[in-house]
Amino acid sequence: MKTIRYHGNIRKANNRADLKKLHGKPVACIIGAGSIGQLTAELLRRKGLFKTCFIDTRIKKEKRVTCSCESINSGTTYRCSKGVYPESFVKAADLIIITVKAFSVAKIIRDIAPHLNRKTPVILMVNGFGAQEELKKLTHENRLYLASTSNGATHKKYSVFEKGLGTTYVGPLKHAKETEVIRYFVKSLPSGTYTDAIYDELLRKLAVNAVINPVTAIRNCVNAEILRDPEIIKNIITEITPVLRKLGLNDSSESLQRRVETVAANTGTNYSSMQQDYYYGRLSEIDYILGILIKKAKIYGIKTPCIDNLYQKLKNM
Ligand SMILES: NC(=O)C1=CN([C@@H]2O[C@H](COP(=O)(O)OP(=O)(O)OC[C@H]3O[C@@H](n4cnc5c(N)ncnc54)[C@H](OP(=O)(O)O)[C@@H]3O)[C@@H](O)[C@H]2O)C=CC1
Ligand SMILES: CC(C)(CO)C(=O)C(=O)O
Repeated sequence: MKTIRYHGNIRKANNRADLKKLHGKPVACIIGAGSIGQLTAELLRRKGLFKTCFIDTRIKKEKRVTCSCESINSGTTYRCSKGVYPESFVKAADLIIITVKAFSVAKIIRDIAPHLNRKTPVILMVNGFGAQEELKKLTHENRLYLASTSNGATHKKYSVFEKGLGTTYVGPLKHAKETEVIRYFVKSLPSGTYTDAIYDELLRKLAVNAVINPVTAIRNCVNAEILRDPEIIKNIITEITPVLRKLGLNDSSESLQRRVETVAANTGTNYSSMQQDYYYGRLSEIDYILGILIKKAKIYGIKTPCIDNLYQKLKNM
């Protein structure tokens, strides 16, 4: 019998499996403790259905960190201590949620694959299009899910600032069913919704990100600022609607435009993830957002001068 510090508690147990039994709640491991990862951990804590921890595949030894989350509505800050574990810990997870940038997904999948319990559900919550293909490389296809969120957040180290709560859609990558643990997860998120048509939601979110992210990055502004320029919203949406139609989404450009405006208003004080990437000189998801739309448009022979121009501007920034 040894003493292990686990999710802030000192417990006596033979191993982590025993500890999980002692805990009673399913353990959700979040890979990517950035803005959305930390916000998701806090949202799960508020509902109380999961214990959460972070996984960092770049560390060799577990560590404890002090996390804080400033809530947008109450203005209060919640603080807690949380474990950050290396990749081998995924075998103890009841649910894995990947919240890294699209370009980090391939490496994460490679890192966790050898340690993964085939029964553990994995949810990929990233913006853009392309990274979803990587998830297919994990073998247990009937446990794979995609998520699309219009929550907004920023973070500094382990402090996260909630900047707006929207809807989070979760659905199967292919053949997965809505299991109990997935139901718990969906129930834990404000406006969480399970849908079998998750690809439609990803395409709608792609439209939102194709407007808000590049424009806020180029203008170095918060999301609400774009509402002062309805022309740019209209131009981008008009151009990408036929591309999205070819990809299987039949929404009108008016309804996509309304969606952009709603998300920009709901997350008005947020700096988009792409604005933050350019501001801090980090790699951005531009190729998974505008890049993929331009590539698909070329294949279908659709001209896209407006987004070509935004893409070039961002590449030169
Ligand atoms: N921020 C927002 O408001 C929203 C973001 N999104 C989307 O959510 C996804 C995540 O975005 P966001 O949270 O902003 O991104 P962040 O960059 O804030 O977070 C990503 C985190 O992943 C970490 N990471 C990188 N490699 C590894 C690894 N090997 N193991 C564990 N962690 C790793 C990064 O660490 P480090 O910093 O040390 O490299 C970082 O903390 C993106 O696709 C984004 O577009 C969706 C809706 C809103
Ligand atoms: C919802 C939104 C626009 C929030 O800022 C986002 O998805 C992002 O920043 O990447």
